[in-house]
Amino acid sequence: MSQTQTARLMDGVGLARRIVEETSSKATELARRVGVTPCLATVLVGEDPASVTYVRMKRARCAKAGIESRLVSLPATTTTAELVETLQSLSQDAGVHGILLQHPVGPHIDERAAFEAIAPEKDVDGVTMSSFGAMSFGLPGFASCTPGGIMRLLDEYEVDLAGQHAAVVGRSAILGKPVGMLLLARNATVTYCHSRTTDLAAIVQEADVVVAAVGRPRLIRGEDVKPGAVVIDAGYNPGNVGDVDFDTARTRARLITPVPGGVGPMTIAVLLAQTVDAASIQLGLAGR
Ligand SMILES: Nc1nc2c(c(=O)[nH]1)N[C@@H](CN(C=O)c1ccc(C(=O)N[C@@H](CCC(=O)O)C(=O)O)cc1)CN2
Repeated sequence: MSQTQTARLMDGVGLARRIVEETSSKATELARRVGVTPCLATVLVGEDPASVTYVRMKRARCAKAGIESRLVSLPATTTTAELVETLQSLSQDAGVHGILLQHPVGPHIDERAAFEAIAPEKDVDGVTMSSFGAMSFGLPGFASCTPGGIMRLLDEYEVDLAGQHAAVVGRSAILGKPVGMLLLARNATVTYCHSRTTDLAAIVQEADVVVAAVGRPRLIRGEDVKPGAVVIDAGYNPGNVGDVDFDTARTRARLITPVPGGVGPMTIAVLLAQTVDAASIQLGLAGR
């Protein structure tokens, strides 16, 4: 590909819409067969404006897809013990099929302890160690939603990952680490980059696939994108700006996700799909 060609956009909105339509049909079928509406419980601690927006978006899309959504809003002063108790109680509630703890929680909370209080069969957000382990070994379980959405996008655009060098920029528990494991499972050669990586640009320049997942606006510059690379921007920053400098990166990449309209909508679509799958499994209508 010449260096001035414009990359094809990977349309997360269209693919997410199709996944949600499919999910909605499955939810309707479940209600028809056993009279149960799949239910997602969302736990929000505090009132971080971005988190409030994401939770609102998730609930609105649940409503459209025929999924019941239960919101548990807790004050910012909630302790780890109180949060763990809430998540354990939702885990034991037969009327709840999926549980989501909106990330991030306040710094005084042990987020890992909280995530581990979610029963693995209800971990539709794929945040527990059990889900991470199962996903890493290719065993049944729920993937972390954004990584799962990224893989669906790569499949949709027929990106063959075998033997490709993938640079994952970011190592968070819900995004960077799991997406690297999913790419590895597809036989990509994965390099994790992070705040201590000494020469990020040099690694990105060698990468056939770049996944930017660090939350630093426009960190990845077009000049560092290998001509013909696939660029996935999974960064969430204020003002709907991604981690990739889109305008310059698109002149070198073969495929690129826009922000907004790329990875974000896929995150919610995968969450909804996994909630309905969890309900089907818990009701004995599907295997894991
Ligand atoms: N428990 C979790 N917490 C967080 C996750 C997660 O997957 N699980 N991901 C992110 C934020 N997030 C969902 O929570 C999220 C962010 C953005 C979008 C999205 O669709 N963005 C749109 C633009 C939105 C707008 O117009 O305002 C887009 O990119 O097109 C969905 C989900 C952190 N926390």
